[in-house]
Amino acid sequence: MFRLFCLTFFDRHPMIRFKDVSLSLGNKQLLKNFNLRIGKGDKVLLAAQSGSGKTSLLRLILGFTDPDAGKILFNKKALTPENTQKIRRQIAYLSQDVDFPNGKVSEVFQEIFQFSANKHLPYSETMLREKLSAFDLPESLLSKNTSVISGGERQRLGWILIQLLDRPVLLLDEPTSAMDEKQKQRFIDYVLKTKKTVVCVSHDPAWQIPEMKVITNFTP
Ligand SMILES: Nc1ncnc2c1ncn2[C@@H]1O[C@H](COP(=O)(O)OP(=O)(O)OP(=O)(O)O)[C@@H](O)[C@H]1O
Repeated sequence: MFRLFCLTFFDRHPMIRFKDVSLSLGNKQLLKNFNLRIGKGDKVLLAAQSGSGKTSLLRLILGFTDPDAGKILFNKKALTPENTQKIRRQIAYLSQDVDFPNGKVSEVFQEIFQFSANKHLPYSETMLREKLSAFDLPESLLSKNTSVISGGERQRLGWILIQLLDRPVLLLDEPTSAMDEKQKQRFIDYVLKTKKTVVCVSHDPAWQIPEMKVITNFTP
């Protein structure tokens, strides 16, 4: 009975919450008194039209952009300059162009797992090799520079990275745009199976499935 009460009580608090958020960029009002509650484990699809502010909404969650009005709360705490760093450590962000730092793939991955935020995670080149094979990527990719790999390879490498980082929240910006149908379906299946909280931006109808809470408009 007590447990039931706790679950019901805590379920009322979303993991990520937009509370009356307004945002303008340039001369364009993107969000106006926008409210959204994203619960732990929810799968949200941002499918509003191009230029409506989907990427900007992800950037608000990461604290890269500040709202003009309103608040963004993460586990009930409003985002502030003091806590954004800590909050970002709970988020894996796959940006639209999956911009890896410049360098050899093997070295870039090595470096990422030496950051203080990631040092505690198990990582080895053997693990990376196993992932490459599971994702139909050749081992020769390890010695290539990140600046010369193809868009599809880049997206799959990004997908490998977010799996290895194992963070509770995934923010995905057009994560499957350069994948073939088989890879795309595998990615969607992974998102549906994971217990993580996922906010995904995509125009692709393949993402418009009942398990996703679809948002097509940010202004009232
Ligand atoms: N720093 C900025 N300064 C001025 N305008 C900006 C800035 N960043 C984004 N914008 C504009 O804000 C609007 C929303 O951009 P955003 O990238 O969030 O849209 P989007 O919905 O993700 O678009 P798309 O689906 O085409 O990727 C666009 O018109 C964009 O040009």
